[in-house]
Amino acid sequence: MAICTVYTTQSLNSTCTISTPGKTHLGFNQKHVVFLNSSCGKRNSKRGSSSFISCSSEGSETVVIGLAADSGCGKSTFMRRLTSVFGGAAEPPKGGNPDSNTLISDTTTVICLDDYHSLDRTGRKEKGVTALDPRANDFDLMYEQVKAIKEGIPVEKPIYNHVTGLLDPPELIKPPKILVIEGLHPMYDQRVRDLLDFSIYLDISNEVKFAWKIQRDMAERGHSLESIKASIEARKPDFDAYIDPQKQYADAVIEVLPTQLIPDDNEGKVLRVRLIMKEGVKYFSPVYLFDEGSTISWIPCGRKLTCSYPGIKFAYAPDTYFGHEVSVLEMDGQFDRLDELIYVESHLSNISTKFYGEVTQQMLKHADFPGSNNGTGLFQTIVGLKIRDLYEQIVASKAKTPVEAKA
Ligand SMILES: Nc1ncnc2c1ncn2[C@@H]1O[C@H](COP(=O)(O)OP(=O)(O)OP(=O)(O)O)[C@@H](O)[C@H]1O
Ligand SMILES: O=C(CO)[C@H](O)[C@H](O)COP(=O)(O)O
Repeated sequence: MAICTVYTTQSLNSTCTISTPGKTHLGFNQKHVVFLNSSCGKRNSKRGSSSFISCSSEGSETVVIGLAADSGCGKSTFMRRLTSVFGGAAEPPKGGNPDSNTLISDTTTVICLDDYHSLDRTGRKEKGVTALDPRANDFDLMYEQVKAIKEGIPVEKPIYNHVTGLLDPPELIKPPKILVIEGLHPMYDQRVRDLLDFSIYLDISNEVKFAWKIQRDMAERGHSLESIKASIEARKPDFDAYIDPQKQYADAVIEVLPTQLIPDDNEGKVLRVRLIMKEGVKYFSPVYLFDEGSTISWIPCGRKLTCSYPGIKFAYAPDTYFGHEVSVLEMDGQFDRLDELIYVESHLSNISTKFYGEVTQQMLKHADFPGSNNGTGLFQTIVGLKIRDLYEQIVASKAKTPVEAKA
């Protein structure tokens, strides 16, 4: 009886079987495994030549999600909602750089693409480029490292230190179940884009971006109104050239606009939020209101939903977006009582909840997060649930369909 050592490039916890007809079929779940087989040939006795071994890599290949938005547009808030859907808290790597931008939870690792700035703050100043300019970012390294993580290989990722403006020594990133790459350019480079299992763009209109910046940078960071205006203006050409065009590639876009319920509103407090969902995306079925594919306008205010001025209006319709067929769900206005959201939730379908009222429960749990009383919080929560569903479907499909171990 021969003893064969089988090496596969699959990660630990892959489930592998020998599938050549006539040979003993064995299941194993280790990267390197020794097994007994009366007829194992040369091909399986040296590293990498495992052509007759098939492995289903349940839980072993990382699902990669991209989240793009300009700075100050709600990425961190969205990430907190997403991580919460999977349970457990997200924290910076233990014992690592206190200025790390990474957040790790049981299921997810969120890395910030600012870490791929190739020019530090001084370098950008000297060259006269902004952080939004592709020349200030290392897309080759971004691609190589995201690809490696997706394949189950740990990487030493650089850290951009927002406190000092310098590039710090790298940190180790181990492959998680779900990797979220968030930042300015997750969909800019086609190679990186092709690695994404799902992508989201937060499209915050200029008026709203300005209102949020004022709220945060004036109230919390002591910046003047003039300096906030100047910073938005200075970023705008590069934002238009390099960041905004990425929305055409997104599977879901959350568009945030001033309300249409108050004529000429420019306060940016009441919001009209549109969830634009691409049709035909694998493992993703768009949410709908009442009747899939119909055009609906719904004012739910009345006996079941308390609405003060200016009220709440929902809309749902098919549309096209950059030449793609999409479904658009829209909410204008804000909730007075968050617990009454259950009434709205019960009229939405395909929301990928695991139990009745899960959206409402998530929203109530994070009632203190920005946007919890309007469509930003609602749609971020729903997209979080859709990502959980997508992840579970990908895992299930891999468990069902064995893939041949790579040489
Ligand atoms: N849905 C929302 N409704 C109202 N304000 C919001 C919302 N989302 C974010 N904000 C405002 O924008 C600020 C920035 O949000 P957040 O930190 O989530 O954005 P970010 O994109 O991660 O920012 P940065 O890239 O600068 O770290 C918040 O402090 C808040 O003032
Ligand atoms: O657009 C940004 C992404 O968050 C930042 O402006 C960029 O990362 C540069 O950071 P800093 O201003 O801290 O040097």
